[in-house]
Amino acid sequence: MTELKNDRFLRALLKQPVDVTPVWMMRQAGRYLPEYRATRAEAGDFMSLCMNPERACEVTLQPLDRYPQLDAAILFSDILTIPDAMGLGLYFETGEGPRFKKTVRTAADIEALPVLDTRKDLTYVVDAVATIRRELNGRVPLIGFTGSPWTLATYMVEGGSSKDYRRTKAMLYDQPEVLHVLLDKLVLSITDYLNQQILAGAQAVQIFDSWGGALSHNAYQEFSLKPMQRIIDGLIKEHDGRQVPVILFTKGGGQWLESMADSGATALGLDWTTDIGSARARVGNKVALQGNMDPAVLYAQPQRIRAEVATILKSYGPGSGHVFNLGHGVTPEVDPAHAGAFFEAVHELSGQYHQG
Ligand SMILES: Cc1c2[nH]c(c1CCC(=O)O)Cc1[nH]c(c(CCC(=O)O)c1C)Cc1[nH]c(c(CCC(=O)O)c1C)Cc1[nH]c(c(C)c1CCC(=O)O)C2
Repeated sequence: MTELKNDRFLRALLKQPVDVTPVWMMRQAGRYLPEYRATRAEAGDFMSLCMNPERACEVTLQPLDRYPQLDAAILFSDILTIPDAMGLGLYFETGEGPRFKKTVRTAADIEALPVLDTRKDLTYVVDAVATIRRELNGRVPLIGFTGSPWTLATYMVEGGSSKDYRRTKAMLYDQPEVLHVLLDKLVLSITDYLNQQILAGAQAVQIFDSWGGALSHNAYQEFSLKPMQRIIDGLIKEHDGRQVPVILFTKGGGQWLESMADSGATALGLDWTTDIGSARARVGNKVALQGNMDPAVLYAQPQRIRAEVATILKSYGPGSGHVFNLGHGVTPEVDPAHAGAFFEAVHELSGQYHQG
């Protein structure tokens, strides 16, 4: 295996000393970059990019080539590859987000769903991970990812994006045992999916629980956190002589950090509504933290971006255990120069918190 030249990101996740705070950005390969839009135009559409390992590798590396400060790469793919491989027929309607040709709304629909065998059913993802890892050649670590069972279930039941998760929540309250059958199939499929990404070369994994924050306190524990905990329990802990850290990101999960910290995750992703210093005090030594600048700060001028970075670094305070990121994905309208100012500010302003 090629030696890792920059391991700041992995070290921070394990709370080992670092020289500066590592930084990466959710959706760092995406529509705000002109080079991404050019490759996507050549490929035809988004899913063709994901399904072609060479193209997926090309766009994964684009932000790293533009921004030398980036301390991690993330697999270019989507969380909806799993429901697509289960036979739901994913497509993207311009301006409307993801849609499925089929939905799962009854016990019979859910019974008919397969548990996935990643190497067979999602070969293109495994191939993309292996290709990216080879082309990275040890520059920075590669992050693999999945959607959480609850988040994927909302797309499968609603048939696409939703404002209120009406049908999924009706199922949760009226037929919890039926929703649990769906979540169980997702837990098994996702555990294999992440393990195959790890075996193919992913050096850390992130679980995107994008819509966990829409649940009630009790429902979050039972229908989102528990299934994620089962996934974490089933993951390969160490590969190629290194621990494989797991980042758990529940958007809107700020009030549940204590129970999330008991899930077995290595780190928690925070959205921007939580003060990172208070979060650190609440989770103590159990987990590292990732986040958590409001993505909208990137609409402001570079000086203002720098000031927000400084505030978050100060709130986290001295010592390792912080991976800088946005609190959610970067938006397509952001000026690439502003993203650059963000990454620079993290490295330039964080050295003072890592002395001795
Ligand atoms: C809900 C969700 C999805 N996908 C994802 C989530 C969780 C988001 C979170 O909590 O941060 C996760 C995702 N989507 C993408 C990644 C790649 C990794 C990364 O760079 O972070 C990841 C981790 C690429 C993508 N996934 C998508 C794009 C844009 C594709 C394009 O139009 O080129 C990218 C770069 C498409 C996508 N895929 C999805 C949506 C809602 C969209 C946007 C549709 C639209 O705005 O038209 C489903």
